[in-house]
Amino acid sequence: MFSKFSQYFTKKTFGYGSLSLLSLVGINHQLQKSKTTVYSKENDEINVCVTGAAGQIGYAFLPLLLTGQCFGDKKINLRLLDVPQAESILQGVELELQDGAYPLLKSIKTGSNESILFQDVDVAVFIGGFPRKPGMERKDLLTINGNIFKKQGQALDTVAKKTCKSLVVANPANTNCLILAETAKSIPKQNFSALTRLDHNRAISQIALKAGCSITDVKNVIIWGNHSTTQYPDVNHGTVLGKRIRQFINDEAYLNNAFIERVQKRGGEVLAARKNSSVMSAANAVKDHLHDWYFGTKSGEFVSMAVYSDGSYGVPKGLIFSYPVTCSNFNYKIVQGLNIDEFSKEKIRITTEELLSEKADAFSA
Ligand SMILES: NC(=O)C1=CN([C@@H]2O[C@H](COP(=O)(O)OP(=O)(O)OC[C@H]3O[C@@H](n4cnc5c(N)ncnc54)[C@H](O)[C@@H]3O)[C@@H](O)[C@H]2O)C=CC1
Ligand SMILES: O=C([O-])CC(=O)C(=O)O
Repeated sequence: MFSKFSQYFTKKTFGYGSLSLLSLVGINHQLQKSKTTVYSKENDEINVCVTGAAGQIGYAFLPLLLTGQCFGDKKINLRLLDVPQAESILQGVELELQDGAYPLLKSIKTGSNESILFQDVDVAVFIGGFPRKPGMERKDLLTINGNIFKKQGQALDTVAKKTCKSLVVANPANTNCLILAETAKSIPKQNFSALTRLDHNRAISQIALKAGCSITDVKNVIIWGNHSTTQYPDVNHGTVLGKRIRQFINDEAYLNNAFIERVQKRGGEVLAARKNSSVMSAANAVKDHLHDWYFGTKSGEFVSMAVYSDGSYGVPKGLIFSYPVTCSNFNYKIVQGLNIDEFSKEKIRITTEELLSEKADAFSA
């Protein structure tokens, strides 16, 4: 469907700050320099590309990014990618970013050519694609959005830094991420992730509501598998105020049924109510995902990220699968050694089957 969007518009590099001409020179210099610079946390700048930047989640996410909520006080060279038809909206977003006077915003580059916008990126956030509408499942977006990821994967492979970290948000997020990772072969698989943090946050919130405690009292829930209605929100390893969730809530019927279903179908609940899919909560989850990946998770705590499966917990290798992970220094580790009961094994099997089927569809063409 997006093949008709083949005519790219090119766009200026916008030097941001009081000396825009000097900034412009600085940006070009930075781009040249960055080709040979290996990214490290000590650099004081970071090149971040957001795709789908003219869309709803992009609009809600950019202020979080530019107020240091993902990468602290790093100055940001921001690249905003969208389709040519969105040029005027993207220009409007750029105007508002200028008006925001964000101290962390070093430069802005906008356009629809991924080969330009992905050049030397450190972080790419893939929001661009169609959102689902009432009556659709997320996997119905595979054909439309999957094609975008083949093309963007090729560009990422060619021009991004080999250290580039990618987060895929556009649905079906896991399989789009797999397409991206398999296409951008020169970038390590460890650098790719898809967003299940929204589901994770939903699970925490539902438990806090049920327990009558605050969000920060709830730790270590897990989302296993796909960002879809087959995902498995698992409370078996989590705590409320240091006590096992199952003990604290003491309602097996709720935890094994209504809780799971509520989290699995929460996207649909929001869609039915808003007539549009989740935006504010999605942008917040993107922020949380990037923040924890970059700065690290707290000691003894884990979060959920969909990452390249390595065989852990019997999941076949080569899927983008949501696992419990710990993070440090912009790296993650899948939490090992959790005891998985029969109920959970079956739930994990169901979501694995769905991801295998999506993978087969995505790579059958
Ligand atoms: N993983 C998750 O937890 C969630 C994922 N989503 C997904 O995020 C995606 C974006 O949602 P919204 O921002 O609400 O949609 P939106 O329609 O407001 O924005 C999407 C933007 O992507 C752009 N786009 C389309 N094709 C593109 C391409 N080839 N390159 C760059 N940009 C392109 C569109 O022009 C549009 O500006 C959807 O696929 C939605 O289903 C939404 C909520 C949660
Ligand atoms: O459900 C949708 O289409 C949007 C989404 O991914 C979510 O809210 O989790």
